[in-house]
Amino acid sequence: MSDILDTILARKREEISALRTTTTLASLRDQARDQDPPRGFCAALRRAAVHGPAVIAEIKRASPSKGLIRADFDAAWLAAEYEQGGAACLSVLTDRDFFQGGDEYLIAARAACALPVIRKDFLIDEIQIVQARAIGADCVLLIAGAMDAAQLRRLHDIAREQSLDVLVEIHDAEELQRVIDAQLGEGFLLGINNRNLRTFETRLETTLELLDRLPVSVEVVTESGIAQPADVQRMMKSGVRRFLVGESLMRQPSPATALRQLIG
Ligand SMILES: O=P(O)(O)OC[C@@H](O)[C@@H](O)c1c[nH]c2ccccc12
Repeated sequence: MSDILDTILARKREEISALRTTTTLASLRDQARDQDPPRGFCAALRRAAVHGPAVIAEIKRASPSKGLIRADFDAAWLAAEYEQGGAACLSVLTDRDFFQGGDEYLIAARAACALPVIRKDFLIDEIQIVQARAIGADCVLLIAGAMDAAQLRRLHDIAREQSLDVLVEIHDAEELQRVIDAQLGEGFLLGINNRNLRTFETRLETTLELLDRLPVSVEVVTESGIAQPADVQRMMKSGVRRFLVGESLMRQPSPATALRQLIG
């Protein structure tokens, strides 16, 4: 059965073929080398988590499950708002066809603030990882559900070679096992997506139920469906201090005010 994740991944394979006709891996490597060094995504989250909830605030214009989320969309302005509101890091959707994002938004957002930025996209090929660094990303997302353990390990290692931090995303125990099998060592962030990318069902219990099964040292980010201070408090009580939040901030006139209220 084909679902949205399969549809997106099929489109990504087309995008990757198209990318290879317009540029080369060698040229992207050169561009990556010319970038400012990464800003330290994991480190910024870790510093913020010492004092309270550490938030990766997401610049997300639209999504397959919600359609258009914010009509007045200015990535640079949103980045500055999130920084003022106390975000530790930014996430920028660069996928065009399903999230109405783009690389230009990542570039504009990063230029408008001092925060580290993750490229939020469906990355399944080396060329996309190198391209992420070439446009200035500090971190990349790797979705465990989109690949097997060997590929996860390969793409993780390529990202580390590019000095990128890595957020590995899972949403169930099977995907967690895949991450364990990939033997990524230390230093990656483990995102638990409360939204099932195949059905769109969103349950905060997804994070809480997987906590017991995690290796103790891992740095967990709870992702999706965080909308209220009570959601943040509930996670903090269970020891989860890192959050990825998009929609509930993007829908507010002032994302800065909304973020301050969310984290108290
Ligand atoms: O808008 P929300 O419910 O706060 O969720 C943000 C983020 O977790 C979500 O956008 C996300 C999590 N994993 C992804 C993978 C691809 C695209 C998007 C995502």
